[in-house]
Amino acid sequence: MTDNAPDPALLAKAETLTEALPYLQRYAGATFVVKYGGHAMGDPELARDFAEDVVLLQAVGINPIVVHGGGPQIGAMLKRLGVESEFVGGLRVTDAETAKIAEMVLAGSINKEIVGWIGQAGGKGVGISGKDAGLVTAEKVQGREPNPLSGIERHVDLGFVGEPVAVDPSILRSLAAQGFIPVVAPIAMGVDGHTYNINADTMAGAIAAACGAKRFFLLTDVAGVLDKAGDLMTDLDPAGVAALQADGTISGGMIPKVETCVAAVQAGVDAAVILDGRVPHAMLLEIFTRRGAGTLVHV
Ligand SMILES: Nc1ncnc2c1ncn2[C@@H]1O[C@H](COP(=O)(O)OP(=O)(O)O)[C@@H](O)[C@H]1O
Ligand SMILES: CC(=O)N[C@@H](CCC(=O)OP(=O)(O)O)C(=O)O
Repeated sequence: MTDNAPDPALLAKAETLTEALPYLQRYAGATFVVKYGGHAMGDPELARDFAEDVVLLQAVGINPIVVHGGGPQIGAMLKRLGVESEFVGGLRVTDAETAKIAEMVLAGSINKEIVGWIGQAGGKGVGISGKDAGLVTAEKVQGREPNPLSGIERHVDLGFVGEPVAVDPSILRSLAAQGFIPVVAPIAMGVDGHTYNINADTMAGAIAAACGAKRFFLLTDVAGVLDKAGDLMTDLDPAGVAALQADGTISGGMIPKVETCVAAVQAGVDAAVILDGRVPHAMLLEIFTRRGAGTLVHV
């Protein structure tokens, strides 16, 4: 090596940046919605990586919007308070007391924790819930569960579980225009004036659609959608998703994920990706390199 030959490690860094160039050009000015799941939040190191990735997105001209979950954390608080809880079709049955606790955990501690991580990474996060500035208005979900004996769906009252029926993204646009990163908790006001607990995937998909997001990422604790043999499915369209739901390959928390991905891409989001949040910098690898991972849902 001559004296002026660059250090190979530095050269590799420069090559990484040039590899990212076409993606940087493609996404400048675009809105990306990132759903950060409660299971992906467990490890503080990974949480710091996640916050750095979000701040980096903003630094390269993308408008990131974070929508977070917190199912395991709500579960832990309910347990501490001695309140029973059950899930039907991936949704938590939510009575009035559970709705209060869910709001406290989601819009309180978790929301502010994420805002704190973003701050530590040098960004300006602003934590809100769907209630703020009328961002999301919800209606009660009509829960259904198939009866394994008859195969006939039975009606289940999920209580204060809502689905977004109107999204007013103006607060998100204002925050982004001022250089703030919105961090949204999945709680919303109902048209009936009650507080509704919304599955975070569903909330994120509705926001992605309303904002005309180019990309919608769901960070979770699995590699993506797995087939019956446990292998990763890298590519799915709405018909493929319907087939996996019909044959029972997709269950529990994966149900709202794939449903919200399909709704988002059908509403004009270019692509939705279910990603493994346990992999450091999973989102950056997906966006800026040719080594994307996870399950891509597209029309
Ligand atoms: N076909 C499938 N592929 C991958 N995960 C699945 C599938 N069917 C059900 N799941 C479950 O969905 C879970 C992810 O949903 P969830 O626990 O709600 O995560 P999060 O808290 O990130 O929203 C996985 O950990 C897995 O147990
Ligand atoms: C109605 C409903 O199920 N709401 C969810 C909201 C949090 C959530 O979705 O968190 P994850 O993304 O971590 O699963 C709940 O109460 O657990």
